[in-house]
Amino acid sequence: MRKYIERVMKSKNLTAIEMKEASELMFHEQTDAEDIKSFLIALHEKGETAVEMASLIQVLQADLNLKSNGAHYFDNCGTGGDGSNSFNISTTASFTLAAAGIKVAKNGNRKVTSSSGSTDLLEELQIPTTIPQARFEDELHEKGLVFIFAPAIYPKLKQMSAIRKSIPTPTIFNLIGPLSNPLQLTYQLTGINNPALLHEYAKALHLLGRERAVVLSGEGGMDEASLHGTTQCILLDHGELIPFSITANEVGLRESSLADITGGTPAENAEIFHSIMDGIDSPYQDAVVFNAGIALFIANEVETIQQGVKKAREIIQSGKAKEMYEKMKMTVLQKIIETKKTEVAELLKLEKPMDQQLPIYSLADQLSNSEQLRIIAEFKRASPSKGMINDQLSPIDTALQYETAGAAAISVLTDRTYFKGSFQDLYQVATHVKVPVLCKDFIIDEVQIDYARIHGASVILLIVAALSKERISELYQYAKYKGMEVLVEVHDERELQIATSLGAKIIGINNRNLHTFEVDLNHSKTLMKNAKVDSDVFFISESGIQNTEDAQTVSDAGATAILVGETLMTAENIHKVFNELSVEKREVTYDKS
Ligand SMILES: O=P(O)(O)OC[C@@H](O)[C@@H](O)c1c[nH]c2ccccc12
Ligand SMILES: [Mg+2]
Repeated sequence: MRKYIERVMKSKNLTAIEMKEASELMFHEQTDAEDIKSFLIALHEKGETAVEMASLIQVLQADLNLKSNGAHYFDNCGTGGDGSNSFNISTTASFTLAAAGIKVAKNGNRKVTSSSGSTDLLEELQIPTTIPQARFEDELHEKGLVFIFAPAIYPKLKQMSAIRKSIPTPTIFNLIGPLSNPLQLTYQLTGINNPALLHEYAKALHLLGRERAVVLSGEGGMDEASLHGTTQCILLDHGELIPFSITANEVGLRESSLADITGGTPAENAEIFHSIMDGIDSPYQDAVVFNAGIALFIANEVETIQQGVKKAREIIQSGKAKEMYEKMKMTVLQKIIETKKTEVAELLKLEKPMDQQLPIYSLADQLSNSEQLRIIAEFKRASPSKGMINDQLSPIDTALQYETAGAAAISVLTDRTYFKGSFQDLYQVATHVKVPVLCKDFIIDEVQIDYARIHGASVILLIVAALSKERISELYQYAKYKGMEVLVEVHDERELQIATSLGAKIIGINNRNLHTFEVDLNHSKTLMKNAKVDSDVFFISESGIQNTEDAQTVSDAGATAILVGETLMTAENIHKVFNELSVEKREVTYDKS
């Protein structure tokens, strides 16, 4: 490290090989923190070069295995740190770009100098920010837009934070954020807070393989094109660097001051975001269309920035940018899972309650050799799709009625936030009936399975749509090991495949899509009819079953049982509903005779 410090202090620029070695030393735990500090300060005083910035990035990305798959990705992340406290211009612009068909991989971070960073705003807007890296390209393919939380990609950078905090001036690490996109980009728009570095920055983008890019610095070092004064730019076009400057008036926009585009808290910026998406004319919208216009020009969607500005405005006014936002918003299932993660973290902190060894009853036994469609009756006070269903019923009384009516099992919703249930409900039911009780929850961790068992569950639910393939298999094995059975819930062909590859014997086909809440019995019917499963697999048709006709439909398609919640929770007479839904299994009796 010493030799590089000395070299840099003599104002010598480092070669790529030297900077790579220096970077590796910086990340090496045995390197003295004081040396790293001196190096970073000297590098900054000398002025960071393109080669130095790009080499540091290459070291950080050494294990990412970056390669182009032919798709053209775009990023419009800036350096931040410009002290302008503008609202989230580039984050808002990214929806407009994606709506234009550009594949936007937007890199971002939490607030550092502003009051709301890109990630803070996205959370407020209920857009997922924790998508795993392995999914980035699929997301871009499916939705056209993905948000990347940079610190999650580079654990090495965390080591640097203490050292960086001890240095009063910015360092190379304050510059490289926008260079650190973990995908191989074709296009990039990036704003930097230091106009003196425009040239080096554009060169760094070239070294990192960008085909076309604009690096700009707005009036006063703003990291976006500014509506007041002049914005300095460099266009990188296939290796060529073309400097130019631009003003709002030149692209057909009126001037506005910095005060007109100031942001605030994440909630305040979300309000600004919505007003832009709703097409309300304002300096906020101008700032977005200015920057989006430049981006459209970079990606060859238009021939001039003026045209880009016009097109960006149209995309917003037509509601297409807003549609893109709606598409990106978390589905109900994703939201529930996010809440579950915090609940599980809480559960893990608690001392586990005593295991009372409540008996286990087999659901598979219940389902064997029945001439009639069986019913798994559910205790469900509320749901995200229906709101409050019935909060007047006692879990014990209801469960006892379900049992005497002939339920094959009783399902108890234990999720509190969205379904108003609890483990206490589960325990009360399990200690009063002699049929299997299903813990109905969004299980993502072993600890929930422990709690389900302690509170008397014989069966747990695992939802394929909510889990990775690896995780579902681990949780499945864990429940088995605890002596419980598992109802594996699927919604489509792909999920069914995962369930069968687990060796699941009880498969729930949910008629309700947990992402959209749509209920479709026909969809399930086709899925069951075409399924290739072992003869000892039981299908349970779940959700939306209201009458004899529904029951007969799914029975004919191959269901052994139905899982019924709302219809029972709102029934005047539970026995009557049981009679209506316990239809004969026509096909099965037919085949056997
Ligand atoms: O009330 P319904 O439409 O009869 O649905 C019952 C049950 O299928 C539904 O509650 C359900 C099926 N899968 C789930 C997963 C989690 C929570 C709830 C569910
Ligand atoms: Mg920005």
